[in-house]
Amino acid sequence: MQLKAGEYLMPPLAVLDAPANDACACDRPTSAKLSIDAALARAAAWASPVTDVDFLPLGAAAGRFLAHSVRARLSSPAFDRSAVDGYAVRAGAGLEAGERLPVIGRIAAGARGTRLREGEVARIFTGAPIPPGADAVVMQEDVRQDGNAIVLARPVHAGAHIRPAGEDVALGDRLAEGGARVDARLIALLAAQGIAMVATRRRPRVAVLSTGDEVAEPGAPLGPAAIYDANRPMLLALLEVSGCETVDAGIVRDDPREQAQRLSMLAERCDLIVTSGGASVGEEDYAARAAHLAGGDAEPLAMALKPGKPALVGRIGAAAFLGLPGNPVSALVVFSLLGRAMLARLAGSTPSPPQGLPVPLAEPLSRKPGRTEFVPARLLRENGMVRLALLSSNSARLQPLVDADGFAEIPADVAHAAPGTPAAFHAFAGLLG
Ligand SMILES: Nc1nc2c(c(=O)[nH]1)N[C@H]1C(S)=C(S)[C@@H](COP(=O)(O)OP(=O)(O)OC[C@H]3O[C@@H](n4cnc5c(N)ncnc54)[C@H](O)[C@@H]3O)O[C@H]1N2
Ligand code: MOO
Repeated sequence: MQLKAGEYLMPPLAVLDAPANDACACDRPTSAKLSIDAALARAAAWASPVTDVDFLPLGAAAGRFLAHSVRARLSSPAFDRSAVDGYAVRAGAGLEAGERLPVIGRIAAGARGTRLREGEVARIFTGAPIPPGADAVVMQEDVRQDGNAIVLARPVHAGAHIRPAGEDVALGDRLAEGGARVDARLIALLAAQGIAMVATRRRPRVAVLSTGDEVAEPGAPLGPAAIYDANRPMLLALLEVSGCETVDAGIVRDDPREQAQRLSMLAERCDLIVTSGGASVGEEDYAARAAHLAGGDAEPLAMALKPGKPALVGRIGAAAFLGLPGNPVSALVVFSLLGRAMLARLAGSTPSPPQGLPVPLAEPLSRKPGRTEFVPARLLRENGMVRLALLSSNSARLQPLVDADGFAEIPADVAHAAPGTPAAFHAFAGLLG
């Protein structure tokens, strides 16, 4: 497929139905190149929602997921209030510029005013309740002081500068669904309702295990032909910010029995086990065998994805299992897709593919089609325009990831795209974390 400027590179918006949690070996897909949406659904099917509930003070609930939907117990605001510093007036059918109106009272935020009669006004401050008899507020910038009265500089209409009771939420409104992530916005909304404690799901307990004879612990001496473990620290950090309780399961050698033993132990106390390495087809790739030896299931997913073609999803005992490819960028991409889908399911919400935002490409694109590709990309800001520059990268290189602002997602069927073609951009940094 050849795209021109103005044509879209965005994948269609898709929400995956929460798959029935009855995945078994008999309904495994056999296709060698699975679509990303199909792979997400397969992955999610192996995970079960965490049902334990922690009842927490609101401040301790950040990063958790709501156990149930929450309804408004108050209309908010609970009373009509002023949006500005000024004067509460009775506008009725409207007041003309030049009208002179006596000031009969003063209402600060937290105080209550007395009833206004026709032609009277009260000094009022932002957030203070509108007194009975008033139906508008005039900004202080729109009046002239004249002794103990004001003179209107502009006409005034009923309703001006009033935040009416219930304009944010009405009593009984649904504030958030069960499974919603508790972030700063939701904390503010719940706090504004006077809610001090909230029912959240227990944080999913997720173990991260690195595999490979060549993989060494950062800080330890590095032998010949060895590499330091980059995947486990990366995944532990990702899981922490995703609201999980993490279990650092260390590094295990390329020995299927040793790996199986470690997996069995972890399965007893975790909701999800994430391994990296050994997910591919070589005879030194043991992740699937180890999962089977541990009495579990490991379904290989050959995805139409670059990087991150090989991955395993399954279950060991009561724990869901995700076997990531060893190359760090592949591990990151596969975790961002399949791992995220599994975490969504553990949190009791419906998994959906990550949604990128369209940003025009800075340069022409030419590549071999066939796999959806996630390419580290930088946002360039020039002449008030934002463009996306794709960085030279491969599945083993970490520096381009750190130099990038996010991933550009190139759909599987695209071979060429002209500069200016919008591509789906997935930012690494979210405003609210
Ligand atoms: N004949 C084929 N070979 C490979 C294929 C294929 O389809 N046919 N796929 C390639 C792709 S794509 C990937 S991705 C890798 C995936 O391999 P594995 O998941 O089996 O992972 P390993 O072989 O164990 O490791 C790959 C690479 O990553 C390094 N690694 C491993 N663990 C870590 C870690 N914790 N931190 C940093 N780096 C790590 C490892 O040393 C290897 O260099 O397979 C291709 N081969
Ligand atoms: O897909 Mo591999 O994950 O290309 O390096």
